[in-house]
Amino acid sequence: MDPILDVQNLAIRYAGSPVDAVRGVSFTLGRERLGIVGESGSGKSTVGRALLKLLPGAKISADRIRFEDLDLLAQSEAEMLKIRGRRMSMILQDPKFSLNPIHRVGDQVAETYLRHFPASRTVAKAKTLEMLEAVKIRDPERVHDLYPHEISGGMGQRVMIAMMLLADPDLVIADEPTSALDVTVRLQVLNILDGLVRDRGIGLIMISHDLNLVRNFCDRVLIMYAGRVVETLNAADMDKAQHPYTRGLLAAQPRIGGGRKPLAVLDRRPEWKEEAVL
Ligand SMILES: Nc1ncnc2c1ncn2[C@@H]1O[C@H](COP(=O)(O)OP(=O)(O)OP(=O)(O)O)[C@@H](O)[C@H]1O
Repeated sequence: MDPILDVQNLAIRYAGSPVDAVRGVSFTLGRERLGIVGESGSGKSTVGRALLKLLPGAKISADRIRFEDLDLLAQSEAEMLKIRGRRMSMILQDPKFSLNPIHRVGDQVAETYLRHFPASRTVAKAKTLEMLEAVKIRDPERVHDLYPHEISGGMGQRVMIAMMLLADPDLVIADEPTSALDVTVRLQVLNILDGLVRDRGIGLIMISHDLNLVRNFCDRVLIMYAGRVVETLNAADMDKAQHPYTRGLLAAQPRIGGGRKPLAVLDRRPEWKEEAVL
């Protein structure tokens, strides 16, 4: 089957910066869960945003960024407006910043639906309630009428997922979607995302600094360091990692029952910025 997304040799440079924040990034994505992991500043979010062309002023270049039948590099901003939220969506870390505080939660979800489909308000509301139920919100009618400050972080993240689901996208980019949530709620949200990949056959890119989370949740993992992909691994083969940076990340992960030895300190070498092991 053709991949949903095919990225070859992606480079991104922020306006006014003398160096590329990201370079030489290549990967494909099928109907699977792909993790992008790396420490703060490694370029994970920059890659995610570049795919949606949400980096005003930055220079994005690549040999290829193909999303289904589209050459994303060639799409104008007007075309991207039709693609974003409809065919590819992004879920961000904290729903508080994505939901408008002065509108009811349900109205905001319905508004997203109306932006993409010609429908009456009644149909949009019915769709909204259906989607709130699909993300396992128990009392959708009640939640529909709440304001963002009246819902918890976990509930907010489900609302964001419901909002994204309405348009039935093929690609979802989730940027640290659970890092603002506590452990139990995090698992519930991950389960919902997992169900979406399975039931709807979407491709999911999960951006995270948490290697343990990504290795347990994703099918494949790209490890980024200083703007480059240093290694790509099947999540199940993580222990076979070759690159010293990945091995260092693995050694620095705390483990339950792992004894009381101090955690390894992560080694970083300038030459890793130059090479890329794919
Ligand atoms: N708006 C911007 N203007 C200039 N440089 C930026 C901008 N945003 C990010 N950068 C730089 O690009 C590099 C990659 O940042 P990015 O936010 O993609 O990393 P990240 O791996 O997602 O980190 P984090 O986990 O902290 O979000 C960093 O060196 C950062 O300083």
